Amino acid sequence: MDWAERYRPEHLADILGNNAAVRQMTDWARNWTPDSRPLLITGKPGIGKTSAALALARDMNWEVLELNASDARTKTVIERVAGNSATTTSLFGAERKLIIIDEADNLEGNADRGGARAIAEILKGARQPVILIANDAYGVSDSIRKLCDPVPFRAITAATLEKRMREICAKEEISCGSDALTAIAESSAGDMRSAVNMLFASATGKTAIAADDINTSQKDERASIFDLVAGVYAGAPDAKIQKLSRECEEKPDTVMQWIEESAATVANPHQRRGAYAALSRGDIYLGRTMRRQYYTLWRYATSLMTSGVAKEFAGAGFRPRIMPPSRWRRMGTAKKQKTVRRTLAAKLGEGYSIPDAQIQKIYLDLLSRFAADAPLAFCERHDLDADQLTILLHDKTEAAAVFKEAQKIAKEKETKMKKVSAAKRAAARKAEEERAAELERFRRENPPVPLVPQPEPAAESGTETLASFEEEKKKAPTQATLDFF
Ligand SMILES: Nc1ncnc2c1ncn2[C@@H]1O[C@H](COP(=O)(O)OP(=O)(O)OP(=O)(O)O)[C@@H](O)[C@H]1O
Repeated sequence: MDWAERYRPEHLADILGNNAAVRQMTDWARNWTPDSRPLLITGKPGIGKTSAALALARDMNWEVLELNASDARTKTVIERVAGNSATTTSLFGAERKLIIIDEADNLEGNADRGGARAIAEILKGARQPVILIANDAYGVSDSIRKLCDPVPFRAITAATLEKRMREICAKEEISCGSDALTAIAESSAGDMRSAVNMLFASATGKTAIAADDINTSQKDERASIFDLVAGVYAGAPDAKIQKLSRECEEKPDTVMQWIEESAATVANPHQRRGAYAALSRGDIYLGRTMRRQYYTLWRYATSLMTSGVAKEFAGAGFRPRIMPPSRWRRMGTAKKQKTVRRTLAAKLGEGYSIPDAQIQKIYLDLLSRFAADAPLAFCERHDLDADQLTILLHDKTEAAAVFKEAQKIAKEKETKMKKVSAAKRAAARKAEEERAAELERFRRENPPVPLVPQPEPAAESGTETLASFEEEKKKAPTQATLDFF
């Protein structure tokens, strides 16, 4: 096991730095009710976001369900896994189940509006605590961000990094010079995972580490697209831009879309024109790369779109608003439209016993007219939602109003049914109580007849005594036997 994993903090008290954030998490967990808002933990990689969420669950004795937003992309999977878990009780008897959704900023990046929407729905209806984790708050869709309480995590100070590494060295019985630890702490830039990994790589096969042994190749250099775009618009020097661009894992066409998105926010028209000119030249090279399948050209495309744009901002850079490309949002909308049409066809197909494909190809116009004639009845009959109704009515506002009315009627019906069944239950309970009272009264008025024959009352027999009655009783079986024969 690598040291980063071996020395993952188990309890919140073991998380180094970020004291305010840790306190906020503890308070949230202690006072958690189903009405509490989810937490959105943000911060750069390797500073303890995931560890803090896991440690919190351990401290609270909560079960954990970890989801990776980018793995479980489809709406269905996210809804099935987190939706159910969010509302069901624990299998193993722990009081709560903490749902951790990692990479929450990756949903928009994957143009997965369905996923973002599904998560927003889960957050609204969640009956269990939820923590979302993201590197950049801006990457998280607005609908999700609005529902959460932000918990920003900051980079860890070099002194804290050094302290932690010293503890690890003591446990691993390795001696490590202060200069070596300082060198690691400095090149880790506040990233604890990176520092621990570097220490591990440097210490492998040794019992002592000096500054010369430091192996910085293990540094977790995951420069994000945010660093690159920020560097470009800050007008960073060529060498830095090239370095960020090499470290960034996005493909050149994706990088281009990100840079282009921020170009629109450049206030100075000369700089804006220059940025678009560089981007368009980069685009030409991207096109050539694809047409000729000659990937050497990629590097020219990348240089033009990054260093080319950065040149416009040299000495006059600014911090742009970095946003995911809007075309992803548009693609997401188109994808959503398709899904709505498909689900509409499925509902109508079922209602009219016609294959879904034929509904889409042939009958949609005709059914639109039916819907326009009696929108409310149509909506109720086929159990449509506002999006599906919009396709039939071609009017979003009207569709929303009809859907709202249908929901109101459905709710009234449900309330009425609940009242009726409550009344029925009460009547049944009352009848049962009356039956029980009747039975009790009957029992009281008709006590059970004793099995043993009773003596004649003394007043009536006059001369008979209890002794003579006992005598009779003893004889009785004999007589019965004799009678029998
Ligand atoms: N604050 C911290 N205190 C102690 N150890 C830490 C801390 N932050 C990170 N570490 C170490 O780094 C490792 C990775 O931390 P963690 O997975 O929590 O980072 P993260 O912020 O969630 O990163 P990412 O965004 O990449 O998922 C841990 O296993 C632990 O060894």
